[in-house]
Amino acid sequence: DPDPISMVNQFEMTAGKFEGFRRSGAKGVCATGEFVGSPEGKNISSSSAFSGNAIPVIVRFSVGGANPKAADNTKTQRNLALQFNLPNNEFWQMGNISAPVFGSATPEQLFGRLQSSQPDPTTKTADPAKVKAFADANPAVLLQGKYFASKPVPASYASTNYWGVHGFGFTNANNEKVWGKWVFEPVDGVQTLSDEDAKSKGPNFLFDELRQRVASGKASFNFNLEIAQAGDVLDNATVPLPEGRKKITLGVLKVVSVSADGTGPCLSITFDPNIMPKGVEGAPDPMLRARTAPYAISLGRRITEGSKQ
Ligand code: HEM
Repeated sequence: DPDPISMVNQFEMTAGKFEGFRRSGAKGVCATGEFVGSPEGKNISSSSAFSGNAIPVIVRFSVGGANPKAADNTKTQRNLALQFNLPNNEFWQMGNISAPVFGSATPEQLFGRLQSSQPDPTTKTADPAKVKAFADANPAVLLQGKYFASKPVPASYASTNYWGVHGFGFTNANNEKVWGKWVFEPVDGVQTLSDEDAKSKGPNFLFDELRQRVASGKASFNFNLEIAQAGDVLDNATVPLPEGRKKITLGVLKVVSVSADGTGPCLSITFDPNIMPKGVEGAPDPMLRARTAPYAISLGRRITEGSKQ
C-alpha cells in the first residue's frame, strides 16, 4: 500500500492544498440530526443505534474534491458524513457519497489515478495522455465519472441518495450475521435540476437551500440496507450489488439543524468509516481499511493550520 502521508501529499499535489480545509470534501457545512432505528434494524444488529431511541448525530454535507470553492451546480459528487453518538461512549462514523461506486478499487489504484492526473508544473494542467494511459489500464476508475455524467444535478443536499459503497456486516443478539451495502435515501424522494435550472442557481446555493429544507422539517433519509447474497462482491467499492437485492430500512435520519458557515460540531473531527459500534463490522475491503490513516493525517494538518470548514 502507498503510505498514508504520501497519499495525503498526493491529494494536495493533484487537487491543490487549501489550508484549514479537508483534503477531500472541502466545501461543506455542519449539521445535527437524530436517528431512530426501526424494528428491522434491531432484528439484524445488536447495536444500540437500533434501540428505537432517538440517537443524536453529527452531520456534515459537502461537495467532492479539495477545493473549498467547488461549484454546487455541476454533475459532481455530494457527500453525507455522519457520527452517531451512541450510549456508553460508542461512536459510529460514516462518509457516504452520492454514487453507488467509488472512483477506484484499491488504495494503489487511487494513488496511481491521482498521480496520473497531477497537473504538470509548466502547463498547470494534467497530461491527457497520462490520464488516458492509466484509465486504459485501470478501467474501473472511469465508472464513477460515468455515473455522475449520466445524472442531473441534485436539487438539494437533502434530495439525493448517499451510498456507503463498502460492504458491511450486521450481527444480532442471536449471533446471526447478514452482509450488505447501505444507502441513505431521501424520504421525500430524489429531486434534481434541469441543466438550465442548475445554471441559474449558480455555484453556491446548497447551504442555504439545506437551511430552508431543515426549517420546514423536510430533510430526512431512510437508512436502507441492500442485503447481499452468497457470491456477491463485498470487498470492492467499484462494484455495486446486483440490481434487485432485497432492501430493508434500518431507521430514519432526520436533519434538525444546520450550523452557520465555518462553524459547528463537525469542524474539528474527521469521519472515519472504520469506527463502528459493536454489532456492525466492515467487509475485508483494503480500500475501507486504508481510509483511517489519511483521514487522521488530513485532520492533523487542517487543525494545525486552523480548521475552516
Ligand atoms: C484509501 C482511500 C481513501 C483515501 C486516501 C481518502 C482520503 C480522504 C481524506 C484525506 C479526506 C478528508 C478527511 C478529513 O480531513 O477529515 C476524505 C474525506 C472523505 N472521503 Fe475519502 N478517502 C478514501 C476513500 C474513500 C471512499 C472509498 C469513499 C466512499 C464512500 C470516501 C468518501 C469520503 C467522504 C464522504 C469524505 C468527506 C467526509 C467529511 O465530510 O468530513 N473516501 N477522504
